[in-house]
Amino acid sequence: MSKIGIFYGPELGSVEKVAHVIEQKLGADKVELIAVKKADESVLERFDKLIFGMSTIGKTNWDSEYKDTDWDEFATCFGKVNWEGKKIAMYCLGDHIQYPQHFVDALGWVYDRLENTAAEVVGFCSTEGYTYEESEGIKDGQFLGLPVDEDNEADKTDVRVENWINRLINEFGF
Ligand SMILES: Cc1cc2nc3c(=O)[nH]c(=O)nc-3n(C[C@H](O)[C@H](O)[C@H](O)COP(=O)(O)O)c2cc1C
Repeated sequence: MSKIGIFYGPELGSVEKVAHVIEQKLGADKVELIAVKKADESVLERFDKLIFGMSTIGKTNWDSEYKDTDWDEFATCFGKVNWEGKKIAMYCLGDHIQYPQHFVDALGWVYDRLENTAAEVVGFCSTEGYTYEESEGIKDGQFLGLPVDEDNEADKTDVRVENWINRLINEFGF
């Protein structure tokens, strides 16, 4: 069975932490963790099953100190990839207390860049159990991936990831 590529960024914070939680739940032998900062289209091409992990650093709140360019840069290679037959699931870190009007917006940002490719995005999530006001990460009433709030609801991360992975096992077909 081919491995699942977990592409995550930025490094060292909560996005990386959750990448390791997913790795542990899927089994270290079944996944390969890749920091998007060190990846390009040739690395993407190696996988048919991919998990993309990101955080939301809202554009209106950007500060040069915090500005996260990992995904901005990485997404520029999306146009060079043959997405045929590839399935992608996304998870996104956010903070629903500080940023209730932009909760996990990055899900929508990455989805927009995949929408016109042949990739199939899987792993959507019900909004049930989340508190927020608005999110660009929602389409047709569902989150486009798994929202995780390590800033305020770290105690829920494990169960959220576990439930999501159980659904992904069907959607990814392994
Ligand atoms: C400057 C800044 C802006 C942020 N903007 C948002 C936002 O618009 N929406 C949101 O859901 N979370 C926002 N967050 C919260 C982060 O997404 C959250 O803390 C996340 O866990 C960070 O992941 P990391 O530790 O891997 O960088 C922001 C955080 C910072 C520091």
